[in-house]
Amino acid sequence: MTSARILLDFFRKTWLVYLLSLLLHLVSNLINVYFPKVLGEFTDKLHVGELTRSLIVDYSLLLLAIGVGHVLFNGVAMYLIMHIGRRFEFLVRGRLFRHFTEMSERFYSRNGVGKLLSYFMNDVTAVRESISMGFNQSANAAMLLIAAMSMMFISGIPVYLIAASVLPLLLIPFIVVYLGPVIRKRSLEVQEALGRMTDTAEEQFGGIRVTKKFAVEDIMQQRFDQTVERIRRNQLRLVRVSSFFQALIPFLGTIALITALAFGGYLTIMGRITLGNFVALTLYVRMLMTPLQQIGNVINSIQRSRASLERLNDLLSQKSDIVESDHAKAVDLGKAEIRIDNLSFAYEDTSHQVLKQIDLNVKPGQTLGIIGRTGSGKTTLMKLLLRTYDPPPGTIHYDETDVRALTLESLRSQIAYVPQDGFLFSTTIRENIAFYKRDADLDRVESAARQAQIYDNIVELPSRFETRLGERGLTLSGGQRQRTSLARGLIKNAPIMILDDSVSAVDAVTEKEIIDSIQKERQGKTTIIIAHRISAIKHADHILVLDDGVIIQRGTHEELLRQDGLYADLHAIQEEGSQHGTSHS
Ligand SMILES: Nc1ncnc2c1ncn2[C@@H]1O[C@H](COP(=O)(O)OP(=O)(O)OP(=O)(O)O)[C@@H](O)[C@H]1O
Repeated sequence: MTSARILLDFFRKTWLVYLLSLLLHLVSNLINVYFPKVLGEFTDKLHVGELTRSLIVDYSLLLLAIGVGHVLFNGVAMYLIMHIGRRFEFLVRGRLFRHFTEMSERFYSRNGVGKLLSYFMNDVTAVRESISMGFNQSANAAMLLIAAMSMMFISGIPVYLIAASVLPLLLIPFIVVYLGPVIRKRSLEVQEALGRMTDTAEEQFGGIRVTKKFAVEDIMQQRFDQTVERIRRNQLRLVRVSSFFQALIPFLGTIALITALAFGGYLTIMGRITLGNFVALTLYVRMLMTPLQQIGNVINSIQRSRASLERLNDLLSQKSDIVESDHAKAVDLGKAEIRIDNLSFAYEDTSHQVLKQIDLNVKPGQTLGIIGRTGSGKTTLMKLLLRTYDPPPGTIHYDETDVRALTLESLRSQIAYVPQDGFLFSTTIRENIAFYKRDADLDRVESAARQAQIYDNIVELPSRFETRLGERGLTLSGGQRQRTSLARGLIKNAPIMILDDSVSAVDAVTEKEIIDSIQKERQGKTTIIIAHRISAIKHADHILVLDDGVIIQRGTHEELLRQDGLYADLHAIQEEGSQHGTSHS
């Protein structure tokens, strides 16, 4: 979908409303341009002494009727378009959101939250202003121009006088063509700077607690000031050119008025036009000045919104790099063996291989433990199993099916992935746990909470499972958050479960209870546990030791202990630590 399509699709649905509004603008201005004509006739009557009291009343009532008619038609014409502009915002924001949900993790690691928010806020609003307020003002100005010119002809004002008075206004299109692209380019820079500011602000508010603990408010302030300063510089560059542009348009209006006064005044003295026509002419030119000034604003805002439309275009034309193949099929992962063959992987834009020649088989129902230094590639391996990133073709299979040939729905609905710092939403604990299945019974939620050893903590909260979490679950401690997120994974009861360092923030006793309950509950189902503590994985059927992307050891706990290697070293260190802990306590 391109940005042109956003508007095209929208206009295709709404063109009738636009047409109706245009007609109403025309009618409203046809009524409006009677005003100078009536005043001109009034002046002529006054001039030749034909004005009577009853005529004064008649003229006053006529002018009142013109005023009321103009306001009524103009009001409805504007309302229709403003209304439809809001609808545009609603539709495009919905479309953007849908698009965002389709994008892969790579997209989100490249685009900050602030930048994405600015699409929703600044860009959509900028386009909406053009197609609603912008349309109203330009339709009004164009219809007024047409109506006023026609009325001047009808009133008998000579064509050459009209042409001379309106001529300066004809320069406007040339100015627009010349300055428009400059304004658009500078607007784009402003929008991008605004996006960066939202990004920085989002990050800084998110990390405000860290900032405060480290007492580095000044450094953060400086960083933010730099971002804001960039916006100011870009905005000033825009303001310089757009102010010049906006001032130029009314200046041309003033030239037109001076021409009408000088040339029209001369022709009146010479008796070539009536005094009434002269008054009407100057009023018409005056009448055109405000809408023309508005056209200046509109053109500015159209240039700005074109920049926004380009940004939306770019965004919406980006496709997710994780695409389901046309022949993708659903596989029952409950019975599937996970097979990894000679898998090597490097993230885009880096030459460093995060995983090197990984070979692995996990039979259905087995528990696999993975341990390894931080940064050794454990999470990356899981991301590839979940196809958050695409592994090279032919390297990961579920039974005979390449992971890339599986439907994304079947893959992700059958794997419960519990990350280290599970994000909790600002809603109730119950909804956070039953995230996958919002209508799950309370019994199911409670049982998952028990398995994750978080039940006792939850029932102590004021509204138990209905307690609402503050922003990002801040009312829970790190360990409680982790266990709530674990309960969210457990309730899914998926054929494959991946615990990615999901019990790192709990004490050793609780960890043992969690692991025991997982072992019991997940009998016959495949479970992969990544941990830094051997105690969390020692019961696994098979254990891998990863180091710098390479499997350096594999086997059961007992087998690995018999080998001389990292596993035995880690075990010795951790045992020593726990004995120290026990002897101190
Ligand atoms: N999106 C990414 N783009 C580029 N490099 C990445 C990305 N994610 C991770 N890496 C790099 O890949 C390497 C492995 O990271 P990974 O998260 O898989 O390690 P890990 O073993 O899970 O570490 P930990 O135990 O600390 O969680 C690291 O060097 C990391 O910097």
